[in-house]
Amino acid sequence: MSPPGIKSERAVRFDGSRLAIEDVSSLSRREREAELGTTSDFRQRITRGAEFLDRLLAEDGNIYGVTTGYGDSCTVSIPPDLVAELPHHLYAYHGIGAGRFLTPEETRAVLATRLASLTQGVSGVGLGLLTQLEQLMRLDILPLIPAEGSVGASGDLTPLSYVAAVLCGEREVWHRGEKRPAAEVLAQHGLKPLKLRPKEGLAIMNGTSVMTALACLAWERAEYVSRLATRLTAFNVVASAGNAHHFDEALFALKPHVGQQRVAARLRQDLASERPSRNEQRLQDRYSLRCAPHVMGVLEDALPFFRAQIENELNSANDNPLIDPDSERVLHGGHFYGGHIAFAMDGLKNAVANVADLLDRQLALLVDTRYNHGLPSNLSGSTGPRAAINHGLKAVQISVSAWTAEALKQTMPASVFSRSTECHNQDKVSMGTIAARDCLRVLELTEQVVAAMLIAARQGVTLRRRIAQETGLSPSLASMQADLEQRIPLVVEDRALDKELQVLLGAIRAREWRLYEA
Ligand SMILES: N[C@@H](Cc1ccc(O)cc1)C(=O)O
Repeated sequence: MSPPGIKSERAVRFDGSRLAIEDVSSLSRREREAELGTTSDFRQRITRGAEFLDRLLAEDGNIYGVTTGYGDSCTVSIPPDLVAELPHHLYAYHGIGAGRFLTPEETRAVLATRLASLTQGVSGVGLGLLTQLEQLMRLDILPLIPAEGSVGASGDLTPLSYVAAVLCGEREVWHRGEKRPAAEVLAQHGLKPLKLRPKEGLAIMNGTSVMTALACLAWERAEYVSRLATRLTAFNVVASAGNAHHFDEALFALKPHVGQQRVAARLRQDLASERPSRNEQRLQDRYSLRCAPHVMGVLEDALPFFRAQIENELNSANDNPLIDPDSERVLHGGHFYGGHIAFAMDGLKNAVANVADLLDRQLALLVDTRYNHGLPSNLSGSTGPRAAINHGLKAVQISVSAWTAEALKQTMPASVFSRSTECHNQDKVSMGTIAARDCLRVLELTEQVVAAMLIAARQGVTLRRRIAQETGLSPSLASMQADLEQRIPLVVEDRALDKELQVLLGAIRAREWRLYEA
């Protein structure tokens, strides 16, 4: 069954109909293709907006960002003969991004997210601009977008200036694995550089599309981390001879958090075997096992809430001013303010980092003979005289501690660091793009923890079976253990595990294990 939101057709249609996170993420992986709405209703609506704007201009209307300077400079009137040049100035002076470049996946998600906003049909842009954006996506011409320099209200002005510039044949792109001048690549495909119409610079840049695109990708990764962490917890209960009864259905019926109940149900499914594990010496496990549903349940319960916020932003008109082609009104406001995404990303990174910490605590118990109920120190697979020189997963645990600490350190909320900027026009801002970047970094570190835990789980279960042959595995754990045994040779003699870790990370990102799907 496809996750909710996944449509079966290959094209993702941009015509103002509602999009899901999965539409953006599948476009980011080039599994599907972007298609601009083709109906005459849609096209006429777009054209009406642009024509209304033209008429207003001809009638000497005073429109922010069209006949005025930008932001706090809105008190500056633009002489009519310079109005046409104004949009090009907007992306020119915002060419001050820095830091890493967004990855190709992230960049595709940004293009999709911006197109989703502009095709709401209230930005006053022409069909030419929408078509050029669609072409960038179809031909995979990816603006090089520096990740840093957005305060996340006034939208993602600076990073989106790189999209605007490329549409106009300026700055640089990634195309077929090469970094090249945008002008050259547009020419190669017979695309003419855009000449922006009045307001089109603002329409491209004055919105939340970078943070929202990153949020879509982060949400999907977090959702998979949640499933994997649940599976790993089940493995760790078995490996450490823990108690399956902590996840009892009647017990969880008494605490009605739906996501938490879902985690407990998944653990019950994974731990259901003819010989459910029960530690006779220790009736209650330590919290990292016993309270695992209470930690992962926070993430599970938060995910649907965050999905709603992210998808509302994705399906919003988030620039300013908005041009309503039906009522023929110009609406001046602040929809470029990314407060919801900022909050979602600050919250998501917190919930995900807590899962990394949970797994780190589980590993700390597994490698330590004082807590692991009979397993060898550091989960070493080596026996006999050679056991003395082998160190098992000692360094794996140290790395997991480092990655967890770094993930936890990233959880400082970004949204509370608003600062007044741009001559106090932007005196309260969201910092949503910083929150989204933090969240992706937390996910990267947490996925490393998860990859290491896959090694530990495979090792721990094998070693438990050495000492307790009767250890029963449920069908789901048995088949995943068999899969992991294929991927990860048992660690007996010390060896470098970094390459294996990278392969596992690739498998995590490709969602190679189907977990708890109906
Ligand atoms: N987001 C601002 C516009 C703006 C654009 C560019 C800037 O450099 C500054 C502000 C507004 O709509 O009010």
